[in-house]
Amino acid sequence: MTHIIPHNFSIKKQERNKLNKHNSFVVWFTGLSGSGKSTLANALEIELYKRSVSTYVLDGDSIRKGLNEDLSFSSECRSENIRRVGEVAGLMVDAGIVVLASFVSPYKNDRKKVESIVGSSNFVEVFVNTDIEECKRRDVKGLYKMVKDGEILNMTGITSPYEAPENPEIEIKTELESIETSVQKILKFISPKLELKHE
Ligand SMILES: Nc1ncnc2c1ncn2[C@@H]1O[C@H](COP(=O)(O)OS(=O)(=O)O)[C@@H](OP(=O)(O)O)[C@H]1O
Ligand SMILES: Nc1ncnc2c1ncn2[C@@H]1O[C@H](COP(=O)(O)OP(=O)(O)O)[C@@H](O)[C@H]1O
Repeated sequence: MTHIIPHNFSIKKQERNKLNKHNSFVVWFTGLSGSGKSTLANALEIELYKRSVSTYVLDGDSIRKGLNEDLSFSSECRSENIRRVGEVAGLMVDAGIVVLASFVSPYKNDRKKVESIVGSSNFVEVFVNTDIEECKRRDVKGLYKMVKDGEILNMTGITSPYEAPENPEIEIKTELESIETSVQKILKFISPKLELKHE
């Protein structure tokens, strides 16, 4: 483990960004289950696709079905889940892709860790701020009913903590703004970041 010296490959992020004609970074959506993370990531990806931006969505449910199928919802496993996703996101940014990551990611320290893995300038935190009562009303996947029936323990926002971001780059209040308005707000913030600096 201690004697690992990575090879210095010639083609780096900068070259891949030039090829794609845009910068690459992570847009990290955090919020309660049902807050609107996946919906917004999907709508944002559609807009970026129209603008010929190379994107990929990393989403909690799909990652937990594959790469992280060994992890539960204990605080330790959630942290490990986010650490692994941070590493994958970092590789994808290096590969020239704009990563849209949609994870509950309830712990501040875990999100900070992702920021340090991918680099602060490559990390845009989007707090999808939806009240727990509204998430319960939406109950997109029937999980909140299952919590009520005692079938799910450790539910974020009810029996497991959610640490809200203090200084997110973007905050979305989904009860007050439409999906379209929110996407335009994110696009406005990230558009300058996408542009390559002329040499
Ligand atoms: N106990 C508990 N708490 C929160 N969420 C739960 C739980 N059990 C299952 N689910 C479902 O798993 C999705 C969240 O996975 P994440 O990988 O994003 O969670 S975490 O970041 O590791 O906390 C989450 O997806 P979203 O609804 O898209 O957020 C749920 O569908
Ligand atoms: N302004 C909004 N932004 C995002 N989602 C919204 C909004 N208003 C209502 N919704 C609805 O809330 C639900 C959010 O579900 P989802 O995107 O799966 O949340 P999450 O990924 O955070 O669990 C969807 O049914 C979506 O249509």
